[in-house]
Amino acid sequence: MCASGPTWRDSLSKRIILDNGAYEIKYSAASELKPQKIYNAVGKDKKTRAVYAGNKLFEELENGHSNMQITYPIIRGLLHDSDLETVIWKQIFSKFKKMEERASCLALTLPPVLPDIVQNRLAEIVFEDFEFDGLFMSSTHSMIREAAMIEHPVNLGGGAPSQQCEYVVDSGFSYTYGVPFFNGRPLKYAATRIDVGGKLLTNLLNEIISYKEINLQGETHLVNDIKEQLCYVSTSFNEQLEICKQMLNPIAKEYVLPDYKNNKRGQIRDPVVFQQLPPDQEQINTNTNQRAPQLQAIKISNERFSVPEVLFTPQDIGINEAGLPEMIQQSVNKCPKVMERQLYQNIIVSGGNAMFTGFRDRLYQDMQSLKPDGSEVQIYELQNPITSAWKGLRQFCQNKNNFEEYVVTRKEYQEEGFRVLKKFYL
Ligand SMILES: Nc1ncnc2c1ncn2[C@@H]1O[C@H](COP(=O)(O)OP(=O)(O)OP(=O)(O)O)[C@@H](O)[C@H]1O
Repeated sequence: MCASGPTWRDSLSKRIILDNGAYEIKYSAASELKPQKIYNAVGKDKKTRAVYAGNKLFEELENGHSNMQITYPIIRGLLHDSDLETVIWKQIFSKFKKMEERASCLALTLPPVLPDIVQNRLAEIVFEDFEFDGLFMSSTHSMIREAAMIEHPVNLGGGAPSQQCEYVVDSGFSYTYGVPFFNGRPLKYAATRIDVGGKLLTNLLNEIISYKEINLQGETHLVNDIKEQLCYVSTSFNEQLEICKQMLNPIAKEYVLPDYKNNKRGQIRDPVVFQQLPPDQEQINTNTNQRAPQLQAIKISNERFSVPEVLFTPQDIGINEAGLPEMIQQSVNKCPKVMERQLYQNIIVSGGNAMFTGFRDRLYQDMQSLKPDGSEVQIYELQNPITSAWKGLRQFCQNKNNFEEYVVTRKEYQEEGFRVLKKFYL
């Protein structure tokens, strides 16, 4: 059966872009200017057993629905539960009113190194469950690189990255993955990853808060917000630790928990010294003598920088892996020596963890002692590290002259089977 009307070959609105992040899927049609986001998770209420998927789950969590068992279809970067992923993709595709899968093409990001079985399963879902007419697959890193090429990124030394050798770091939810590129091709044999990502950092912060302050197990959503609002990467770790020992510690902040009536989000404030008044349970600010409503607050001090520090020194919490700077060094060392200088000069960083204030500066600082003598380090940041892979994918789908050549059609898949997926050079 053939679709009538325009197809993905002539209409950008029929090229559907999906940056399939383990935390959030960023998606749109190639004709759209901004991506939409959907939480890539399913939650089950531990008491009622009610199930919430994608953004419905996100809404529930935002409204203070706790006690949920949350399951992610992607674990450690690999598709773990394809049925759950299908549930979430259904929500996405239902938003494109006139999409008609049989006339549309899906452009999808994947991790740079992936077992065939996972790639095959994804193609099966795309062609057999959803009946798309075309499929394009690429690694997140290739698309981040694509975005960096169009963006004129802000960088330490000025200029734009070379078009010949680049080193792309994606530090997202599940992991931190680095891939060197030569002439636009990823050198997979030199790709290196460490299993430290946003999920691990949030869980670590949760453990610390639950031990020191108040039990927030089962409130991961809240702890994630604390991390995103308050944590940063330090360029002087030991000095900052010393500052935290002072009586008047300028690093300490308080996160006032939301009451879900007046505030759906936690509020940040400087710590204030309160004096408890037992009878009416109100508090007096000793500085201003004013009454303040009693809201539960969590004090966060050195955790603000010691938690993201794990990206740089995972050994601190017993993870026997290199930190991000050494990961880059090890990976570059696997490449031909002639590429070395250019790779250090063209490090592109992306992914949610690159949103931490200080992330790029710290990486720049640590790379100084690892770079070969006489070479330079330049770190390029993307305008929006979270949506950069989506942006690169959109660029590719919109502007690649011969986009059709990069696509596997449903007909090809039916005739040749999984073998045809070898066409995708991730
Ligand atoms: N402002 C911020 N500061 C620090 N971390 C942030 C910020 N915003 C988002 N994050 C974190 O980034 C992570 C998500 O990043 P990203 O969207 O790159 O991952 P993903 O693409 O969904 O997952 P993956 O790369 O593992 O497939 C989450 O852990 C989130 O908490």
